Amino acid sequence: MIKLDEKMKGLISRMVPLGAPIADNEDEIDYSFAMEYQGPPVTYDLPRAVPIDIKRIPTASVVAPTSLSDKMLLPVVQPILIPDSVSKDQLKETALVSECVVVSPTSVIAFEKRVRDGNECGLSSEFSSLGTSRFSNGLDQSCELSDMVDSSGGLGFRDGQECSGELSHTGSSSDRLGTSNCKVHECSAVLGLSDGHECSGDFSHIGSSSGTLGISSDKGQSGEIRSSEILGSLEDCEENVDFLNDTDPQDWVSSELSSQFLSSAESSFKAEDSSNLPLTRGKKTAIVKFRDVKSGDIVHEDNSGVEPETKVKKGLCYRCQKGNRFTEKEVCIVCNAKYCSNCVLRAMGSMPEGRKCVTCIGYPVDELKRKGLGKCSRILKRLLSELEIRQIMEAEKLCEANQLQAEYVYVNRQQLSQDELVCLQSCPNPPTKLKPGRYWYDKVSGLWGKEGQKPCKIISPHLNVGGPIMADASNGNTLVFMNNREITKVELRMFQLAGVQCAGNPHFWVDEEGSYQEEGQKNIKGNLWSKAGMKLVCAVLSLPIPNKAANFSGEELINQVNGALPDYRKGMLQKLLLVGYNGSGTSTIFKQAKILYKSDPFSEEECENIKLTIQSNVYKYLGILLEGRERFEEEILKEIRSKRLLDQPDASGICEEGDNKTIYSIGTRLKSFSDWLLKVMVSGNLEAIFPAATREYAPLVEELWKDAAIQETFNRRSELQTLSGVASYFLERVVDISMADYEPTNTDILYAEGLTSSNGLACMDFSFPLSSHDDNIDASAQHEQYLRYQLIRVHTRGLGENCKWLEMFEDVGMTIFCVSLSDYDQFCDDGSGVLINRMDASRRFFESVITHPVFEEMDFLLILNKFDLLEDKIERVPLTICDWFHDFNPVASRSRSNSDSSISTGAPALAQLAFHYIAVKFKKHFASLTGRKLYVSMANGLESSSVDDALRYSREILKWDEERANFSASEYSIYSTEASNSA
Ligand SMILES: Nc1nc2c(ncn2[C@@H]2O[C@H](COP(=O)(O)OP(=O)(O)OP(=O)(O)O)[C@@H](O)[C@H]2O)c(=O)[nH]1
Ligand SMILES: [Ca+2]
Repeated sequence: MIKLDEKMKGLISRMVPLGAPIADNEDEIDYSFAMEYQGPPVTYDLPRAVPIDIKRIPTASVVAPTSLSDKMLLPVVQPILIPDSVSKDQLKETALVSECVVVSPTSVIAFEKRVRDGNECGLSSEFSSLGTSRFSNGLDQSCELSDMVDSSGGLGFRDGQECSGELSHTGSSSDRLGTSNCKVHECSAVLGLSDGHECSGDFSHIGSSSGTLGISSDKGQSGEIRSSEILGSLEDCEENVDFLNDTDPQDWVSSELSSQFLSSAESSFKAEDSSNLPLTRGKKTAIVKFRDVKSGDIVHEDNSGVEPETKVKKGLCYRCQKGNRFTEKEVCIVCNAKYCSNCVLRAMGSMPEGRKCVTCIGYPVDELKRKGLGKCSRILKRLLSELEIRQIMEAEKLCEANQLQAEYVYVNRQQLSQDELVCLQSCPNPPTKLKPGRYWYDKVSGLWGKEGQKPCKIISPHLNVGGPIMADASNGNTLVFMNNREITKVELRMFQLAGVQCAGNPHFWVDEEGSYQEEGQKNIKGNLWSKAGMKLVCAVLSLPIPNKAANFSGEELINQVNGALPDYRKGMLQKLLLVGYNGSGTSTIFKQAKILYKSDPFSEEECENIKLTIQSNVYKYLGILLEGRERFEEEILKEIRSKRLLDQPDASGICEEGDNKTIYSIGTRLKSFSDWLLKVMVSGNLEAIFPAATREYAPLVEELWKDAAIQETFNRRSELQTLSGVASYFLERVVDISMADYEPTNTDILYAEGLTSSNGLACMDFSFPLSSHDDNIDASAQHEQYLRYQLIRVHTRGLGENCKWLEMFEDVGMTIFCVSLSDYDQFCDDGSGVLINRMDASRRFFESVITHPVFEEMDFLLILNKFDLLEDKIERVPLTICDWFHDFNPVASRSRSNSDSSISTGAPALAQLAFHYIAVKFKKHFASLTGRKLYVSMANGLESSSVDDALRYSREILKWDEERANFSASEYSIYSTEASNSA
């Protein structure tokens, strides 16, 4: 047998009250330091080991060497370094210090604990696996757990060899005490073979007079012994079974030991305070839960504001003390301790409750981190397999210790009881992602929201939770009431957009179905949720609608996608707001997005409406042509007349035969059709008559289009101011389009004008499909295809004066602002009859959006659209025609960029230079007004790939943003919990 070393002696001396007296001359002990007790009978209960049934011990088989790939991560157990300042005496005192290792308590050997009652914990439980584990740190510290129980029934290490192995298993329990060294370890090595779940409980028993040995394990983890090699040692077990069998079941730990344990625990806390041992955790989370025997209450240090006790320098790994703030780190969801990728698995073990230091297992999560529960980080993705990640994330979300506690939830200003919380969470339609906080609940309609805020969900009605609703629950100031609550501005807006009469400060009663009536009136006025456009309005205003009504286009896809989504991604929706000055191309981009990202972009009903719109548009274009034809004809006739007056007989453009016939003349049949059409257009009834009349007039349309005079007019279309750019696209297909069986193609829809809804709102949910760029993506990147986005397009007129309705969009993640590059030489009415440059008008609108108070923190992506038109135009019309662009100097920039450019493919095109110039103009302007960075993307709204690129860019920005936020928030929160509260 191996000679006991200094450390072991230290251990033994601490164990005296339990085991046999130690021989007088300690030096003579060669082995077997725990001996049968032969002293006088003791008055207190002795701890007992309950026999185990050897047949029921499952053993882990030897891991086949081939299955251990090189990549597999084995936990490396590193000895704790002792600072030079620690003297040898101290060393003795703090025996074992150098061997204390911190490993997952669960990944190596797992026991299943069977707690019989509050005071006892037997060892009789099945050993899930038992054996020698070998840690791959080269030291080959072996551990034989069975050796820890001596035949005497006392405790001891029968075989003193490499006891560090045993200790390693207790890393959790000892670390829980917030110290990585000294005596606590000795005891806990023996006492606290604890697990992740009930550890605090075990300690509390130890604290109580009848102390119990807590050998426990991590539920459900026994099968998953990652990273350690288990060598079954059944024989070892058998050796020990005898004594286990003939030991009287008795408590294992005496009260004396308990008290000693406690006092050593205390002293070790003190030791930690003063000393600066390298492995001190640097956190107060040492939160030991001691159960107060009398009250049964859990007494523990408050971990709500966990702050590092020993301040770990910002950016350093809490374990190895290396790295800097840019080193990627994983954060403990309880205490905020951060570990680098080298240490995280050692510090967190097999993570039975998710990302917690092994010492934090069993403790409630830091509520600030609740929303991140179940969301895997990149660092873990790199270290663990997908299956492991899934299990860990699942546990992180679902394990009991991480669940919300009732006393933190208030509903209608009343603290919830556990029963109420259960009632709330188990109802058919519970609040999503309930967090600690104060909520209001309208039991009649089921509306649910945070105190002082608009509703965020409709949950099951009539639940018996919380108090009665307060009028000021949502802090509304509209004088309009709904079920005794004054509604918010956004809700009022919703009512207005849905056409509900809100004049005279009405008080509505709205039931769970959405039926509403005014107070004091008998009849039901209608149903809120079945009103046309309501779903869209609610989606856009981020107001809840009942689940069953939520099937507007897009929702199906979401559900579809949700089915394929990993749980933790469900329900996350990033909103993108798309705005721009009139005609900048926002609806084109919106349609493009629909076509790009939806398998079925337009419903049958939508297609029918689109068809009608296109058909009446085409008549409008025809009308404009006919108008132009008349004008051109008149011009020529005038010319002829004046030439005749001057007696010039062969004036051009006059056909030989007839007097008044020009190339712009049409026959009488077409003339009467033309007259009628123009009359209808002037009267403004075009929409009313068409496309009902389409079928009837289709043959005439064909005749008209083929007529030479019309074709002549069409050739001069650039002179027709009111004819839009896309008119020729449709006019060239006018014959097909005017047919009754015409079905618009996606391109038709894309080019079609006037498809926006009456309130100027459009909204779609989507996710970015994997693109061809994403060829070499790993599994984690594949998840991104399930991230959900919502694109909301609002027309400028939907924003009201001074963009007052922008505040409805406070929860969007990013605003995409669209500017037409071809606007620089165009003019428009500034609203008061004054003509202004359209680029200036666009810029003014841009200013009012970016400076809106609700967008203070908003990311902006500027899409400079219609690049194709800029290319067309810039050679003809100088950019400097727009005052704002007066200093555009393409020659200078061209030569400069040439000399800089490593690619000598010639000068960048003028349009390219203009784009860069305009982008910089906007960026500078943005920075001067907001102090932030503007992202810019170029686009051609009519080209799908270009819109795809721009929108994917917005996704990238959001992603960076999120990562940045995570990073800085976690860096920050170690030092200031308050600050992160308000963030
Ligand atoms: N050539 C070209 N035309 C575009 C581009 N983007 C949009 N258009 C056209 O420009 C016109 C205006 O685009 P819309 O998408 O309707 O613009 P909008 O922002 O919705 O305009 P409003 O509804 O007036 O606010 C349409 O005829 C589009 O077809 C583009 O990149 N290039
Ligand atoms: Ca942001």
